[in-house]
Amino acid sequence: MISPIEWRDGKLYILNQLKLPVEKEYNVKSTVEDVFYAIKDMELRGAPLIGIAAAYGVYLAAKEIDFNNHQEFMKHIEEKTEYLAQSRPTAVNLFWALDRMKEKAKTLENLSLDDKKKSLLEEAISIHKEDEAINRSIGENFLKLLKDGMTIMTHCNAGSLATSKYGTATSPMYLAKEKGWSFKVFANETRPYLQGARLTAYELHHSGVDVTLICDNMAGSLMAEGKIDAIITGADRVAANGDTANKIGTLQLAVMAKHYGVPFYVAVPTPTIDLSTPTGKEIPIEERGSHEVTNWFGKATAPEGIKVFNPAFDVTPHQLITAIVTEKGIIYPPYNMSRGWGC
Ligand SMILES: CSC[C@H](O)[C@@H](O)C(=O)COP(=O)(O)O
Repeated sequence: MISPIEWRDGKLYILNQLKLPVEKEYNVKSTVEDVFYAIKDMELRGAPLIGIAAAYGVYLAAKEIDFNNHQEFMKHIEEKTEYLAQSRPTAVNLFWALDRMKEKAKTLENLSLDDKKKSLLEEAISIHKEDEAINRSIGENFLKLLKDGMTIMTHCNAGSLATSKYGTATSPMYLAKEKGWSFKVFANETRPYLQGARLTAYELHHSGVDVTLICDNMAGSLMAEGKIDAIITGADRVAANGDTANKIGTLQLAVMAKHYGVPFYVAVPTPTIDLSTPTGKEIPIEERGSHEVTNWFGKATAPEGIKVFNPAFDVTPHQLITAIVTEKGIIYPPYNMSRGWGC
């Protein structure tokens, strides 16, 4: 499995996903600004990975401090967490990780400056490591819903490249392979940014999973022909009522899945559940630049000056979701996320 982020020899390495699948290049990020732009410009992406990177970003911000006045220390941390929070709006894992780092910083009042920095690094490393364990548990829980020989469709990249390891939606695929099961996977290319083609197809193929790439508009015909046993996607934010924001195009898959009787599952680490957002209507949806729709590899694919609408995510209403699988267990409708997360 390809690792998208590494803390090694005192440095933060990030895989430049903008260059995949052609080139595998890791860049060192040394400042909080480096991390901000890596998230904003999508050098790294995917809800859990954005949270992990942001946590290291807070440590890098603390590293700049050369005084030990706790009030001033907290002021700096708060400024930098607010700054990092502006990098992308939809994936709640970003805000979750920033809050966790801020809460940790508050507890460090009586430590030396060096120990404060060390503790924040340890907290970022814990967030990173916990994510791996969470994803593995999501996969284990998912295998209770799936059977050897199934054909699964997935959308966007909720794979190892969007997390620390295993991915969320792809975790059952990797775990099934470990068990000797054979799944066939259809990965949707995921216009306009092609995360499905550039990332999901790349990482599954690289790991020896039987993956077939399709364009997004081919998904319906596969479902109509009865060729899909289940759809599994990730999520960028789950509201308290179970409405789920994920990569644009997820909603139409869920609608088609309902029509054709295909189970539609969402793989979710609990930090992606946002009880402070009551329904999907309140989830902020990022709108990205028109060039993602009108150009590819520097070539125009649409007339110059055309009007473009480019929302990066859509919200699937909870009524269309068969089950939400977390590291704690499986949640079935009716969804009330404040009641528990599948324990
Ligand atoms: C791994 S959880 C779900 C994901 O965050 C994913 O499917 C997704 O929508 C990623 O969007 P991106 O815009 O590439 O950050």
